[in-house]
Amino acid sequence: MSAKAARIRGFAPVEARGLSKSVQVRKGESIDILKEVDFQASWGQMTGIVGPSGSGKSTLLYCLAGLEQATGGQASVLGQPIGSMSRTKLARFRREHLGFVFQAYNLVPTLNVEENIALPFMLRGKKPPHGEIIELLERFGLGERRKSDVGSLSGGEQQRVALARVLVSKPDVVFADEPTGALDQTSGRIVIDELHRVASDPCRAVIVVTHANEVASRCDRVVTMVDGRMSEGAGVGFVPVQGQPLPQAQALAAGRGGAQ
Ligand SMILES: Nc1ncnc2c1ncn2[C@@H]1O[C@H](COP(=O)(O)OP(=O)(O)OP(=O)(O)O)[C@@H](O)[C@H]1O
Repeated sequence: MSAKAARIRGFAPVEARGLSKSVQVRKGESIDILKEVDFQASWGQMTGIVGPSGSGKSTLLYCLAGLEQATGGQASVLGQPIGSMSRTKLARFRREHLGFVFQAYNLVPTLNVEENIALPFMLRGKKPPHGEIIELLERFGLGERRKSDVGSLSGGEQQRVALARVLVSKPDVVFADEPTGALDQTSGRIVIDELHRVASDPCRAVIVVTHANEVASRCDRVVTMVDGRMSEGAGVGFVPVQGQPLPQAQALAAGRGGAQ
């Protein structure tokens, strides 16, 4: 089902009900990383997931994107139960609908910038959309670096290439795990502007895990994880990012409007 059809039929882009994940750390001993998390993203919005280190943000994101298996509850993307798809169906579904921006850039060091971005198409035996790749690179301030080895780029430039590689496939839902974690201000702004641009499409959605106030403040809605749970009043309470509440969250808590 296309994103447009899913939207028309009333499905959320991403939804989780009672999502839990336990891992066995020693024989007879397991820890609960996610504890019955309910979550819903909205079409045309960038949803931020914030919270203290170790609270389960990345694990939640990975389970929502079908990169990790939850051990309880259910996650669905475009109305499809992502946790119970066969490996083949999941791989196809992710390829057709989802994009994931990892903290580590995961670029192929032996390929240049343009080749890295074209790689997903090459692997599928499809012709890469050269015009779009060049347009993306220009917008990302990398027009001059098209033919450069990715190893010669700064971390910020590499993250922009990684984002371009995700976006060139036009995924319906983009998941991003700390996409500005180690970036300089310029790269961070480009990355966030681009994610924002994706989320401004009413048939797409972005979910971003972040510690950065600058990122959280650009989100349409922010939810908070604390100790494996979605904290009380998620999205309307104070957000413990570097101890500072977000203006948007304060406004919502005070009933002064804002995106829900
Ligand atoms: N496979 C695993 N085995 C054991 N513990 C794990 C596993 N995966 C995650 N954890 C633990 O679960 C907790 C949540 O991890 P997660 O990476 O989701 O947190 P986070 O909120 O994203 O943290 P950070 O902000 O530091 O990236 C952490 O204490 C982590 O060590």
